[in-house]
Amino acid sequence: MQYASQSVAKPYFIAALGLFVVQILFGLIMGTQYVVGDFLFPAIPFDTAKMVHTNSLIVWLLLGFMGASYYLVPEESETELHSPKLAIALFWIFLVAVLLTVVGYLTMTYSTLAKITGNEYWPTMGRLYLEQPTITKIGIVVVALGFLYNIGMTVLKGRKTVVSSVLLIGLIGLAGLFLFAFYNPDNLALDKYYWWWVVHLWVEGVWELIMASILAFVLIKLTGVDREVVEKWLYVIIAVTLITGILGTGHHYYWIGAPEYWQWWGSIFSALEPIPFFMMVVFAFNIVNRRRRDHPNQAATLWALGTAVMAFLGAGVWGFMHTLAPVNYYTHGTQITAAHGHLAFYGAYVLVVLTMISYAMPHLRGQGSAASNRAQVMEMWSFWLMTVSMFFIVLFLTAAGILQVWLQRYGADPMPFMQVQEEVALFYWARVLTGLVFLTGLIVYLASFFAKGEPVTEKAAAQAAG
Ligand code: HEM
Ligand code: HEM
Ligand SMILES: [Fe+2]
Repeated sequence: MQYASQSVAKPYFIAALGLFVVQILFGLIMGTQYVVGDFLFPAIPFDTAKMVHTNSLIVWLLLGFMGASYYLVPEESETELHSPKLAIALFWIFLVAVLLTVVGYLTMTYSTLAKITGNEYWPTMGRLYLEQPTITKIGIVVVALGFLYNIGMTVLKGRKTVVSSVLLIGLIGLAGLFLFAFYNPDNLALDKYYWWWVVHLWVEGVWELIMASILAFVLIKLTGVDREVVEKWLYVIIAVTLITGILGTGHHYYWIGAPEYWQWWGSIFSALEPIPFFMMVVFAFNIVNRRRRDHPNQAATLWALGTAVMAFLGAGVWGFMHTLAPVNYYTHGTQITAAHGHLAFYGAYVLVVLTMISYAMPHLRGQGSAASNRAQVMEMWSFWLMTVSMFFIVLFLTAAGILQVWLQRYGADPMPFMQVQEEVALFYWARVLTGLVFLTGLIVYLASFFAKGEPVTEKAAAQAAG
């Protein structure tokens, strides 16, 4: 570790991984409820499980982004973090708020939670991904402001790089767009219209900047390729991201009561959104091929390349599949949506956070540049177990989705929703079983941190590469 204050990243990463486990357990509970309707009823109803699954996903990714920033920014800025104490204090505030919220979700009905947290005075609850009580949301804003202040001051006092600037723009966008979570108009069309400013403009806008800058940072470190090369890529990637992603929001405006022209604007611009994801694939492989050194952390290289490829598949290919208005007319809100949501979130954001953790953890744990050979082999196993099982989960959901559209929405004699669900139950069974493989991969990942053995050194890596 080059700067002592980078160590604040460690609790963020550990908490992120803890919530990742929670997320997957609740995914498995829901997956089981899909096929055994009263599984764990009434203790954990489906809607509660879904809330815990999606909210813990978002929160652990945010913890991951914050940890990544605290690790990356001092090194890029060539200076200690402005205030390590603030970073640690915000960590605990955030963690306690999150845990209290999850306990609230699990121990009372949602309406009770809304009541005791005063939702009636400032109603913001009840919308997918934004279910948090209003006071939790306020807490998130406070933590975000303190975080941005800390990171911003560090960037300002140190060396300015393109990587840290892109990251900072992404983080400011993330915090700024979250403010739309506080705007909850009674008119359902307006509500949905602005809801997407958080949900879509996050994952297909500002989060992509965060992803690109983290990838750029890790790739520079792993390969020793000149910064100038990486920066040129970054400029083009973020420009194309914003040009396509902002108007691409229109692909959510087709059927919510927004003006009809969105069917054109949404289709055209969102159809171009795969381009920046494709560029990230070319970028990542290009940089790795030009490498000037063989870094001892081979596992981190695998995670980085995997991120680019899986993000392109999940967001680019599976996104494109249903983004044109005439297609979306049939597929809207089916299992095809869920298939895409899983592969895109996993490929882009789960993997980019794991890339950063894989790169940073050996430094944070005092092992030098890399963990032991054995630990890295376990990490690579976990990469393949999780990635292949997620891909299969997505294939099953896609198959279920295609059948669903066919039976329920196409043709002269459409079947009722629940009857169709029974027709596709086999795929839901397959999802649960494959989900267990995913969980196994996650356990292997966590176990890799406890693997014994001598860390791989720079010298050993260079010798092994010849
Ligand atoms: C890192 C891995 C995962 C990610 C990123 C993820 C992400 C998501 C997201 C974003 C949603 C909301 C989708 C929507 O409303 O369209 C969701 C819902 C869901 N997830 Fe996951 N998930 C993961 C793993 C799993 C696993 C392993 C399972 C079970 C085997 C699972 C089962 C479910 C179920 C059943 C739903 C609810 C779908 C519905 O409402 O019909 N997820 N997940
Ligand atoms: C990493 C980036 C992305 C992530 C994490 C992501 C995630 C998601 C999620 C979770 C949903 C479900 C939202 C809901 O209704 O609850 C969704 C919907 C959608 N996404 Fe993405 N997405 C990404 C990129 C893209 C891209 C690049 C495209 C187009 C090329 C796209 C096209 C769509 C469309 C058309 C829908 C609406 C589906 C419907 O009508 O039901 N997404 N996305
Ligand atoms: Fe979108």
